[in-house]
This record gives sequence, structure tokens and C-alpha cells, in this order.
Amino acid sequence: MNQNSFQTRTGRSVSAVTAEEMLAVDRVAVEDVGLALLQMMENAGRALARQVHDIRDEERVVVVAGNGGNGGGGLACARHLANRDVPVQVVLDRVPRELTGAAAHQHRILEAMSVPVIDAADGLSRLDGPHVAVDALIGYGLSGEVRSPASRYVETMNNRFESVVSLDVPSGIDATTGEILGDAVRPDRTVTLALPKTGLASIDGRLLLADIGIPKTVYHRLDIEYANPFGEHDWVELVR
Ligand SMILES: NC(=O)C1=CN([C@@H]2O[C@H](COP(=O)(O)OP(=O)(O)OC[C@H]3O[C@@H](n4cnc5c(N)ncnc54)[C@H](OP(=O)(O)O)[C@@H]3O)[C@@H](O)[C@H]2O)[C@@H](O)CC1
Ligand SMILES: [K+]
Repeated sequence: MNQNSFQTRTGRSVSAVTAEEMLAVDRVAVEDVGLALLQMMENAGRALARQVHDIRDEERVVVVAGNGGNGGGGLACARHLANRDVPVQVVLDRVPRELTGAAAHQHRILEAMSVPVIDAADGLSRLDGPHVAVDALIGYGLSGEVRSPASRYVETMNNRFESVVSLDVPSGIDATTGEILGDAVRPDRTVTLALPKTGLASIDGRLLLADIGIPKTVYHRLDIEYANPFGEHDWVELVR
């Protein structure tokens, strides 16, 4: 199969993009077409929560979040899960006062909802009982080998959890090349956003593509081939 495309189960071809191309998609969506980041993030959080509902039995859920767009999407997912009475808590890779931008915004809402947030570096290994983990530490913004404490969280997610669902890209995987930078999460499922990233060709687990509401004019302005892969649905499974 062409390395630059994936397919839906019904045989529709979906273009894959590099991290740099996805950054351009984001920029055109926001600056030229007028979508707000939080609009797209809301769709990401809801799509991720949908997959968590699907994979989970009775387990509690822990959302492991960083400070970028990936972490922000994970925190939005935590809100959607809490709204559906799913027992959910959040583990951050830093103290809350160091959060910025959309992640800080999402965190403030969780605080008002009294969703438990842990920021101790060893918080994950202290959880009792079975949990599903949502990996929202790092997405296509990974730069260099995964540093501590994120690296410790990656290790714990791989070793201690019943199931792991990654947002956009498993943390530690280079979104463009698929290279493992230090260590990487090995998820049961990955919910990638808008378009698959080229580096997802050889990751573990199922790959789901979620619609975050980007209109096709954005792709066409960037000369990215695009035909609606979702049909009438909000997400679609991809095969590699
Ligand atoms: N339209 C869309 O597609 C939308 C995309 N969205 C989402 O945004 C994501 C891209 O967001 P982004 O650009 O903010 O970067 P992102 O992946 O969160 O990474 C930054 C974080 O990673 C961390 N970090 C980095 N390197 C590290 C290392 N070596 N070792 C350890 N940590 C490291 C970095 O930490 P810091 O350097 O700040 O300490 C920071 O916390 C994208 O993947 C998608 O999920 C949604 O928001 C909806 C709209
Ligand atoms: K991730």
C-alpha cells in the first residue's frame, strides 16, 4: 500500500500527513477559515470519550495529560466521561499552575467540576485496581526523546493498565516517521484526528480516525487530496 495513504474498511483511501503538514492544516483552519482551536478540541475530546466507553468494562479511567493540544483534548475527554458518570481522574505531567493555553482552560473546567487531578510524578503507579488509561501526553508536537516525568508515565501505561487509548499519536512515536523516540506507549487503540499521520503506519493496536470538523476547503487550499472518509459517521476505522 502507498505509505502516504491509509484505507477505511470499505476501501476508501485517506491521505496521511506529516506533523509539518498537520500543523499547516491547523494553521489554515484557524487563521484562514476561522475555526477555533477549542471547537476542534471539543470534537477530539468527545470522539476519544466514545472510544473509551467502547473499550471499558467496569474499570475506572485515568487520563494522562501533557500541556499541549494533545493534553487539552485528553482533558476535554475527561469532562465528557465525568458528564456520563464514568469514574475518571487526571494525572498531569506537571503542576497545574504550569499549564498554559487550551490545556489550562480545560483544566479550570475540570477543577470547577471537582474531577480529581494528580500531578505527583509517581501518581500513576499509586492507583489501585483496574483502570483504562487515556494517553494524552504528547501528540504530533513531540520533540526529541521523551523526557522525565513523561517517560515514566509511558512506562507505567505500558506495564500497569488493562487497556490504553492514545489520542492522535501514541506518546513517544514520531508522528511523521513512526520512530520510537526513547520509549513509546503501546496502545490498544489510537484515535487520530482529522487525517492519519504518516508515522502511524506500523503502530500497535486499532487505528480510528475522528472527524473534528475541519472542512474540505482547508485540505484543498493545501493541495491535500481529500474525500469525506466518514460517510455519515463521526469516526471510521482505518486499516494499514
Ligand atoms: N486540528 C488538529 O489537528 C487539532 C489537534 N489537536 C491536538 O493537538 C496536538 C498537537 O498539539 P501541540 O502542537 O500543542 O503539541 P503536543 O502534541 O500536545 O505536544 C506538546 C506537549 O508534549 C510535550 N513534549 C514534547 N516533546 C516532549 C519530549 N521530548 N518529552 C516530554 N514531553 C514532550 C510538551 O511538553 P513541554 O515541552 O511543554 O514540557 C507538551 O506538553 C495534536 O497531536 C492533537 O492531539 C487538538 O487540540 C484539536 C485540534
Ligand atoms: K498521545
